[in-house]
Amino acid sequence: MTGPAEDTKSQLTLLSSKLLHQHQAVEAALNRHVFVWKEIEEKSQKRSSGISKTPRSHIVQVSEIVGIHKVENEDHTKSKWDQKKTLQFSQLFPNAFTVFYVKRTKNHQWRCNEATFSCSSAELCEQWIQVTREQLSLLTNRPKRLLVYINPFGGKRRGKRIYEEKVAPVFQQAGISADVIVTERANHARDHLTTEANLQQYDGVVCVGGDGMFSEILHGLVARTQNDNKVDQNRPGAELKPCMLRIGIIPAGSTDCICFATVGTNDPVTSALHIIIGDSQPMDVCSVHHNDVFLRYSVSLLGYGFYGDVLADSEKKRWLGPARYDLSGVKAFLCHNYYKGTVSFLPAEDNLGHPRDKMQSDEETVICGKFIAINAANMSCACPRSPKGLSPSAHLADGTADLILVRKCSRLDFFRHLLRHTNTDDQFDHSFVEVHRVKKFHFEPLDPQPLLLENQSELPKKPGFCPMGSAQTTCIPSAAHSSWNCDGEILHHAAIQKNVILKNFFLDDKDESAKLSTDN
Ligand SMILES: CCCCCCCCCCCCC/C=C/[C@@H](O)[C@H](COP(=O)(O)O)NC(=O)CCCCC
Ligand SMILES: Nc1ncnc2c1ncn2[C@@H]1O[C@H](COP(=O)(O)OP(=O)(O)O)[C@@H](O)[C@H]1O
Ligand SMILES: [Ca+2]
Repeated sequence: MTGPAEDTKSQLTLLSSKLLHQHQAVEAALNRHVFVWKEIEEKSQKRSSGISKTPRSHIVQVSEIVGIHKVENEDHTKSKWDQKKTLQFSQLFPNAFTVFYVKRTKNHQWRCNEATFSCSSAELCEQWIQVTREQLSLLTNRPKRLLVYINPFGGKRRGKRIYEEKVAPVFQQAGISADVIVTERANHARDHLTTEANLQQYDGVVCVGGDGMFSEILHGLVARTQNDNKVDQNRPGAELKPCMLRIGIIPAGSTDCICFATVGTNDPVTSALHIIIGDSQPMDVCSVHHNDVFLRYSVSLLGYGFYGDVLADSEKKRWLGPARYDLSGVKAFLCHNYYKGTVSFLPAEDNLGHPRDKMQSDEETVICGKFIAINAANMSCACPRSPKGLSPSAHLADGTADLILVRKCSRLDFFRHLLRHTNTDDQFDHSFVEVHRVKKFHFEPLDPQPLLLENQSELPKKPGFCPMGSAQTTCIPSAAHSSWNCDGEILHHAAIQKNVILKNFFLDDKDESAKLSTDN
């Protein structure tokens, strides 16, 4: 909150002068919050044309200024054609500066716009640059030094190019320095963060990849913070220490649901701009355990049955890129497997804003049945395939997850349910679907699962073990158990407990960078 004195101070004009913008005289002014420029209608112009036009004015929030730079004779970052234009311009107007700023376009997409102004003297030009930079340096939530991890094999394998062509140039305009590591193997980023990286030199970590890559970085940062503070994250009930670094996501994976659900779009430039201006968005992180042994953290979807089967099959088709999910999705749909088991959960106390829960109490609720899918959504899980997500009203950072139970139903009914994820119809409005807002849940398959070895990548295929379901004879042979899809990574332990443990994990506002707050 600011008082009247503070308000007046913040509205004080820091700099104001007559400048030239696009061959038009403008009155430009800067205060602590905004940079404005307004066309000046010259009297002679008005008289000669006889028409009085309303002078146009522009306003840019200081918090959304990416950077300000002098127009130089040479700019090697530009194309040959642009370099020639810049040279001509700087010869005509030697004392010019360019302001780069955020421009909101449609569908939550942001672009970096630029406006160039010519000054009457070199001193005035320097003054504009210096005063504006001083204001930007007061914005303490902005990162200056970033550690960037690129997964070169995520999504369509374009991570490196996306970073170099779309992100690095905007970071440079913002004066951000970045140390870039292109990963060489799975878990490279996680291990580097856990044991090697000198985190003190950075203001944030950037992940270029999909949800799997985000998950690696999250695991690395959480593990490193616990190690540094001598906390054993594997100890049941361990009180975790919050991480001091935020994570920014540049979407370059296959689903990128963590980015889409928080920013509203999967667009690398939009994400880069959110990171630059220091946006942050808290989010929940759940811990997943098997027999009280910690397995993984989850931030988006933890899904058993349908989404577990889709993922397990899709991993064999990685060469197809993101299209692997479509093929495996059709396959899992045709298989129409269901799994018997018991789900127990602790409902969230505050049920405000929840669309369908009827029976809420503080006691544990137990549901036995045959399930096609058991999905726990920590966030909406919106993505381009499902723009409103698995659970459209799931909240970010409220310490709860939405538990969606899809019971055994006909193929046609399941198809109707799936289809509703792609349109505006309510996907929960089916007799075989229920949704609960929960603080924790537990799943126990009906038949005990054979003992799994650590890091086992394939389920043991026992003769006579086949999925229950109408298509079992024509379907891929698998086990009576599905596996868990944990943010796109496979967990083979069927029985799990999940706790929403860390309440305030930050991801950039309507978007990306993440950190743990001190009050989880
Ligand atoms: C008849 C039309 C049916 C269309 C059904 C669409 C339903 C889509 C729901 C999507 C939920 C996505 C939840 C996101 C999970 C991601 O964390 C995970 C990993 O992401 P990434 O590492 O970036 O690849 N993605 C998936 O598990 C893919 C699920 C695709 C299911 C078709
Ligand atoms: N250099 C690498 N080589 C192989 N796998 C990697 C590499 N870097 C990261 N990974 C792993 O790739 C997997 C998929 O990454 P992700 O970014 O989620 O892409 P996608 O969205 O396409 O699944 C993750 O499990 C991650 O740990
Ligand atoms: Ca993945």
